[in-house]
Amino acid sequence: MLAHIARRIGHFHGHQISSAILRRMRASLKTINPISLQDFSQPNPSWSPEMRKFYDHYNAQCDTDTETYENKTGPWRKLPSYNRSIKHATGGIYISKLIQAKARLFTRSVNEQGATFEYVAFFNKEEKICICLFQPGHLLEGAPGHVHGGAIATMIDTVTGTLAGYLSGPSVTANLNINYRSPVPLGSVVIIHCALDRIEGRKTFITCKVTSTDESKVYTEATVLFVSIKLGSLFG
Ligand SMILES: CCCCCCCC/C=C\CCCCCCCC(=O)SCCNC(=O)CCNC(=O)[C@H](O)C(C)(C)COP(=O)(O)OP(=O)(O)OC[C@H]1O[C@@H](n2cnc3c(N)ncnc32)[C@H](O)[C@@H]1OP(=O)(O)O
Repeated sequence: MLAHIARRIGHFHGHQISSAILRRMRASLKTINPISLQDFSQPNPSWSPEMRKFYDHYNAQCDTDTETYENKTGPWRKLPSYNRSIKHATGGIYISKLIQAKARLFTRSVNEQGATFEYVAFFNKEEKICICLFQPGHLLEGAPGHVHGGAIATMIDTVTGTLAGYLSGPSVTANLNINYRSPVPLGSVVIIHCALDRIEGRKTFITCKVTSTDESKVYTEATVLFVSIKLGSLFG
C-alpha cells in the first residue's frame, strides 16, 4: 500500500512534482494512515430530479463504472470531488492533514446538503473538455431569488481550474474574464461547459459557457488563463 502511495505522489496527473514537496509527503506517510475519503460529487437527497437525470445521462457514458470500478467504453470520466484540492495530487490520500488541517475547498466548505454548491464534473480527455452539472442552493443568493455573481465565478474558476489541472498539471488562475448574460435562478440546474482553447508554454487558456440544461439559454460566458506552477512554490 505504502509503495503504491509513494509512486502515486511522485506524479500529479502525469506531471512531476518538486522533490522538496515529494520528500515532505513521503516522510508524512510514515505517520499517517490513509483513510478512505468522501467524494462530495456523488448523488445525494438534495439533488433535484433534473440534476439526477443529467448525472445519470453522463454517468452512463463514462469509461469506468463509478460503483464497481469496472472498465466500460465511453468518452467521459466522472471526476471525484474532495474537500481539499491537495487530495487530488495524492490520489485522495489524507496528506492534507499536514497543511492547514482546518482548511477546506471553498465549494465544499458547507456540510448541509443542497445549501450551497451541489455539483459534479465529467472530463473528456480526448476532446479536452469538461462539463459540470451545478445546482446552486439557497445560501448562494445575490439578486433576489438568483445566484450571486461571485458564486458563479467560483464555479467557473473551479471547473476550468479542474480542466487545466488535468491537462497541464498544478496551475493557478491568472486571469478570469466573465460576461453575465442572464441571471441564474436559485435551485435550478445549469451546465458549465469548459473547453481547452490553447496551451502556450506554462499558460493554459480555457473557454467556458454556463447554459440551461437544454442549452437553449446562455447564462454566462468566460475566458480563463491558468499558469502552471510547481506545487512546492505554494508552500514557500
Ligand atoms: C493548486 C492547483 C490544484 C489544481 C487541482 C486540479 C485537480 C482538481 C482539483 C480540485 C478542484 C479545484 C480547482 C480550484 C481551482 C482554483 C484556482 C484558483 O483560484 S488559484 C487562486 C487565485 N490565483 C492566484 O492566487 C494566482 C496569483 N498569481 C500568481 O501566483 C502569479 O502571478 C502567477 C503564478 C500566475 C504567475 O507568476 P510567475 O512569476 O510564476 O510567472 P509570470 O512570468 O509572471 O507569468 C507566466 C506567464 O503568464 C503570463 N501572465 C501572468 N499573469 C497574467 C495575467 N494576469 N494576464 C495575462 N497573462 C498573465 C505572463 O505574461 C507570462 O507569459 P509569457 O510566458 O511571458 O508569455
